[in-house]
Amino acid sequence: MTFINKLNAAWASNDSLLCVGLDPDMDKLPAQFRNQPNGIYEFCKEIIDATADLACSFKPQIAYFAALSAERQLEDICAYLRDNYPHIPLVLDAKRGDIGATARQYAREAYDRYGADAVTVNPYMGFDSVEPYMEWADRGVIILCRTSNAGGSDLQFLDVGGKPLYQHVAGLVANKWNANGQCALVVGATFPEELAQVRAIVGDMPLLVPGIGAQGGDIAATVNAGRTAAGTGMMINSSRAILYAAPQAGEDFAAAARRVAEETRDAINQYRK
Ligand SMILES: O=C(O)c1cc(=O)[nH]c(=O)n1[C@@H]1O[C@H](COP(=O)(O)O)[C@@H](O)[C@H]1O
Repeated sequence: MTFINKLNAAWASNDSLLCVGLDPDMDKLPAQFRNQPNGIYEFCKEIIDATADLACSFKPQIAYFAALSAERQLEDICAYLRDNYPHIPLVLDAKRGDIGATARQYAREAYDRYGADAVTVNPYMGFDSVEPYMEWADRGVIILCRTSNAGGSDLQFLDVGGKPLYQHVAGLVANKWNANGQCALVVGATFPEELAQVRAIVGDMPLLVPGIGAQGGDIAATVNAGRTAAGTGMMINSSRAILYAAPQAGEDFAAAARRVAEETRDAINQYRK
């Protein structure tokens, strides 16, 4: 099954556009996992089990693992997801951006080593930095377009022939690079007007939309701007707000994560139709 088909199925089966981001920051983990040999894996496993029926995708961010030489735990988390929740797309957030033969190694890492269904890629070096990923025709290539951070405007808003660069990227991907139908774009929830512009350019192409939760993006504005006619089309990511949700009386961290994930999924669903 292709990434896009799997994503379509997960949107429907879990009635969810919520992507649960796995950004395990050692300083923020509950005490029982901190500085334990397999602590990152155990923490993520509990988060996954607590939220899997609420999510349309999981998105581990590779830097949180690589910085601590914890790639082995990332491998194990990816294997756990594939074995136990094979119907939920696994997006590796790596934002790779190299070219040609080197990009091919990054593609091997994402798709073969970690078994990801899709990977985030930076298009700054052009098509030959994206093309190598397309050799894996059943996987997704999620290209940065209008990122959620304020500094994204430094380049993405530059005027290129009468339109901002992010719109040029959206058109390029939709009209030229996406010949095999395996591309998606990253557009931040912090910029709903730009999200609407991108949706108008790319038709039903899936969008990875980070920026709700800890970054403060407005859910109603995000869904209204980015949904397709079918009421889908987005993986709306939240990481810290779910991973480090403050437990209420009687809850542990996983129950708190589930509560916030469910509230977020339901808040998103309110605006889908
Ligand atoms: O590609 C991404 O996932 C991404 C793109 C973007 O424009 N903004 C953005 O925040 N992200 C990632 O999405 C996650 C957001 O985390 P929270 O702000 O904790 O919800 C982090 O892993 C970021 O690296």
